[in-house]
Amino acid sequence: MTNVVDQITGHRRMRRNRKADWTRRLVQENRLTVDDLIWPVFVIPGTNVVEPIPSMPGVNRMSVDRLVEAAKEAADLGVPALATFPNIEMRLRDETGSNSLAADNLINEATRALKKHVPQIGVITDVALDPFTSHGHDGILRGAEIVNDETVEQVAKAAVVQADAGSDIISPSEMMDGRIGAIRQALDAAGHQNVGIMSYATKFASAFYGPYREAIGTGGLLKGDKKTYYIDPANGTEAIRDAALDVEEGADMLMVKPGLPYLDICFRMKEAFGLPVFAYQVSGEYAQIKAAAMNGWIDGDRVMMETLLAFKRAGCDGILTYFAVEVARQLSKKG
Ligand SMILES: NCc1[nH]cc(CCC(=O)O)c1CC(=O)O
Repeated sequence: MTNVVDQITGHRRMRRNRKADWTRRLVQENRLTVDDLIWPVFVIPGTNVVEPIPSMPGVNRMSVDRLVEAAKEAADLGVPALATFPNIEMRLRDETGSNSLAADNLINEATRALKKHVPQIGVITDVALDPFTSHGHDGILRGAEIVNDETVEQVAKAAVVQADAGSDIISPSEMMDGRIGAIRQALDAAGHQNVGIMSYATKFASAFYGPYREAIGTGGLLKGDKKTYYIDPANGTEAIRDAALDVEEGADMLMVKPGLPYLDICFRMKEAFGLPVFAYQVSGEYAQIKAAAMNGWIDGDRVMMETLLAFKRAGCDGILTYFAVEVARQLSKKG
């Protein structure tokens, strides 16, 4: 006599492998390690300044000296790299984002200090113009248009200035056409053959960036939206075509942004190109988890770990996450 479940399952039982902690550990397909983490950080002018960001509890803007200290801790925990974002003084912001080309601007100052004091941690810098423009757009605004080619020329120059300061990986997030090829050419012409490019290959026109804009002070400045250059959240195939151009133009690594709502894109990018793929768990994703956890509605630590593991399952090689140091601390405790 076989019971009814055996008749239905034909004696195949999925729960056998789930029966104990040790079986679950044996069959676990994906793991999150400290090597998967890139830590995005916000830099402000001054010394000994640490400013909390209200919509991102636990995340601070830091002056360069304090950033160096924080980077030391991250490096000691084994975090491979940082991605730096500057909150530029308002008086330095203008229509064309000209401060992006200054060798001694805040972002380059941070890179120099990091490379000098914490050389073991990778420094990834963005060349988008939004921290430097008076209108908060990622490119140069002429009339009502974010002009493509002029912006590309400028971000390619900014990439060289950032590489001169010691940046290890240039990460362009402004989604102009042709930027990856132009940046590669400019870097090579300046002798920076070893500086890599992590393309924000698929960056969507998302509502999840709100807290970031507060963090770098562009929230109140931005006129209109970024829909003429970021990808429509409705479009997956277009995103893959956009990434394909970046691959042809010489990107070394690809990024998907935001993260969790776009896991299908992560999966498709990994399948399509086989290049290293990173997801950016953006400010709004972080804020959601923190806010719900602070209300006692979810277990914040477990949700944090689950989201990061989901990126690995979707095929990502790593994740840019504001949780990086928190996660690294927890992973190191587990040994
Ligand atoms: N170049 C813009 C830029 N660089 C980083 C983020 C978002 C990061 C985040 O939300 O965590 C954005 C998006 C935007 O403001 O439109």
